[in-house]
Amino acid sequence: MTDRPAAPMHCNADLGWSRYFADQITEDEARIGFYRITHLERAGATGLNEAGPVALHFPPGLTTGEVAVGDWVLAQDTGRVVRILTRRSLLTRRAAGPEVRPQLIAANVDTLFIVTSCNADFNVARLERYVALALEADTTPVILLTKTDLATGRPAEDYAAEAQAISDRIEAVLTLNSKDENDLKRLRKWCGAGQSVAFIGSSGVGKSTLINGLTGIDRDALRARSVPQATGDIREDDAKGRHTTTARSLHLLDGGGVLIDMPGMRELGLIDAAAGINTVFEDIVDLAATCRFRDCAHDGEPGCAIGAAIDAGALDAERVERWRKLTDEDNRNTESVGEKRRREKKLSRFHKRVQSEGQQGKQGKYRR
Ligand SMILES: Nc1nc2c(ncn2[C@@H]2O[C@H](COP(=O)(O)OP(=O)(O)OP(=O)(O)O)[C@@H](O)[C@H]2O)c(=O)[nH]1
Ligand SMILES: [Zn+2]
Repeated sequence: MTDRPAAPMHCNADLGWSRYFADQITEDEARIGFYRITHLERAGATGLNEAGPVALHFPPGLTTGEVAVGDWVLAQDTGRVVRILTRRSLLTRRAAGPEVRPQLIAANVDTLFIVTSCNADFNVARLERYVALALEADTTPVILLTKTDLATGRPAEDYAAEAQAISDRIEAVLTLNSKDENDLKRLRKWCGAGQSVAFIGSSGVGKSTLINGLTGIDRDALRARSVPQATGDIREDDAKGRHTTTARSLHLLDGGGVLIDMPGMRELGLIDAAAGINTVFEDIVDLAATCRFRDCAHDGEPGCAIGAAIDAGALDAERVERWRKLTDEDNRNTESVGEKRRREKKLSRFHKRVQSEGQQGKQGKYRR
């Protein structure tokens, strides 16, 4: 384990500040501070910008649950948060536990590294779930298949081909040994200045090893280090009643990007993720639209295009079953999602559209 010194202080652009956010603030607002959330605490948060970390607190009406690590917020000199800037991306899951509610995982992540290994952990259904989550969140999925050095039975390339076949929206599938420095270098492409990355995957697949390798320090030490924060990590029970420290946190990478550490993501229930699921299963969704009955349950009805495709050997029945399961789960959970979140999603799409339309020539009012 190398013990490199802490990464040097970064500028706002290194931290992920971009025109997308600059365009959202008025000239008056530009006089107050804006910060990227690095840690959440019970009643506040730690924010960071090029001047360093500050303790932030939320105004009445804004709770910790509505803010995510990775968010950009405007805040007064007193540390009182004024508002959260519209997110470029937002990872959300169904919160662990019996109550159905969405839980924000991380905001403004550019690349989500989905980690699994070339062994029994490899599971297409789980990968489809993660990819749907990534696409729903507007992050770019990159799949990392670890433990190539331990792969027995099947060559690593087989796993990679199966993973890539899940969706052409997966930017890359890499096979690697998480302990090999040369393999780690292949991740740097997504970890440059201004880029935000996060890792997700089951326990034991190598996330800590990868994160340690990228940052050069121990993951536990990483949590303790980062930037000074108030005490009071958020603890919660997972499905099996275990207490887990699930504090998510943002860290600076040597190359100028940031890593959002999201420990304890054992359960990943989808909620309000129809767009992500439909993208992963695009071909099935298109086919379903051509069934004779609009409300076809694809369960032996006459004129069912999905049944016909399965019979013709053009569609994998197991994949259809996985699509159905994910969709059912999402539908069940989504009923509880409030109107507020829907509005936020719409607003974020609007900002993105305005920005891409204004790309030719027009400069933002305020830039740093
Ligand atoms: N041989 C080999 N061992 C690996 C590889 N990746 C991870 N390991 C080992 O697998 C074990 C688990 O790796 P971790 O990095 O702790 O896995 P994790 O995903 O962080 O697990 P959690 O912290 O439980 O979420 C460790 O003993 C690692 O050294 C790999 O590519 N090859
Ligand atoms: Zn049908």
